[in-house]
Amino acid sequence: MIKVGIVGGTGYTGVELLRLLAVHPDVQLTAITSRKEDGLPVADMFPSLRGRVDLAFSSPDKADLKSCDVVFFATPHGVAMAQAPELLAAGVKVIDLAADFRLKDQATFEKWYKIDHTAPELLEEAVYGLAELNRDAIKGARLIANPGCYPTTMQLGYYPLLKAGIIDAGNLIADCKSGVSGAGRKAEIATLFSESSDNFKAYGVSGHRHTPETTAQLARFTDQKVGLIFTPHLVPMIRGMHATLYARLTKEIDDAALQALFEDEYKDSEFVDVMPFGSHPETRSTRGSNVLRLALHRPDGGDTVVILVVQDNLVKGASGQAVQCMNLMFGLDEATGLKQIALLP
Ligand SMILES: NC(=O)C1=CN([C@@H]2O[C@H](COP(=O)(O)OP(=O)(O)OC[C@H]3O[C@@H](n4cnc5c(N)ncnc54)[C@H](OP(=O)(O)O)[C@@H]3O)[C@@H](O)[C@H]2O)C=CC1
Ligand SMILES: CC(=O)N[C@@H](CCC(=O)OP(=O)(O)O)C(=O)O
Repeated sequence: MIKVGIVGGTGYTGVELLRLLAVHPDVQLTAITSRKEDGLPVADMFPSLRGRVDLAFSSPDKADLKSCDVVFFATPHGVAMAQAPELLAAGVKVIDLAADFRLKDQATFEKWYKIDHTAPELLEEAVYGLAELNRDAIKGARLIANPGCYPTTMQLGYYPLLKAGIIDAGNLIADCKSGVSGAGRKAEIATLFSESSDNFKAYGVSGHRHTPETTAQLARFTDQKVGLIFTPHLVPMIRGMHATLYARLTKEIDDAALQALFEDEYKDSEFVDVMPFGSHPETRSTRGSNVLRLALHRPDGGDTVVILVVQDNLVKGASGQAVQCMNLMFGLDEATGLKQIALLP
């Protein structure tokens, strides 16, 4: 059994990790932290876990994280970087759901996250946890930087086109929408029911920290300079993310060949579903599941490809793909414990 610790068990990605790991056949939950709920049985806070998780939260300073095989950080940016060096030195693997190790360039991290990096020596070693594009490196990793939710949709949507060298990488446009749980469980005016329900708005249009994360990763797959306009929106639903990605073709290719490009690329990726050409994937087809679905369009047969991508921000966009990484790091089948079908309706 893999002994697992979770730092930040009371937040949305934390409780999603608990939902997945409580029924994972190879996992023993060992420590779950909360600064505010020290001593409270986890199932008292989350009755959904009654009979499944019998641990209590413990404060991060009391939790015995060093006896774990792997520790997930489901915490705000800046927490994992403070504790990862000590855990790694003790032989514990670390999977950070925040952005502490996603950007290789320290100055870029500090510019976007407005905090000093306290473990820059680990930036080079950290492996970006997008299994579909980084599977082999993840298998041998000690430290995983789990991708952001929006960057997951943008990378898996653009990757086959970039790799094939058939689009203008300098003019990518991504119009993305997230459910409110993407903002986390902390109290914020923008996520109040009376502010976010029956409402629709863009945010971060002049610059969002997921742009540098996405462009840095996409640049690995093309010789062109990557240029991305990314516009996130908040939509009045709890879970779910929808990305509408645009790219201009620079080479002749017919629809069947475009479709084949994606189907070939993801044929061994259980969690990427390439739908028939011209489909309209819905967020609810991914709710609670680790599957990301995408579909290709070519309006009026012109030279613009539109890629529609949907996922559950808390599963494939966060906790599900973190578990996918854990499976790979411990030599398990990548899909172990992650076969849930989306909840409908
Ligand atoms: N929500 C989403 O869809 C996605 C989130 N992420 C990333 O995952 C991380 C967690 O997000 P999310 O679950 O939404 O956040 P939440 O705000 O819902 O939860 C944060 C958790 O961290 C704990 N925490 C806060 N500060 C500290 C600290 N200084 N030390 C230890 N624990 C702390 C909190 O518990 P307590 O205060 O009780 O200690 C809480 O359990 C974030 O970095 C986020 O950017 C990534 C992709 C998608
Ligand atoms: C709806 C909403 O607010 N979403 C968050 C992104 C989700 C996320 O947590 O991403 P990171 O891990 O990179 O912080 C945002 O735009 O800031």
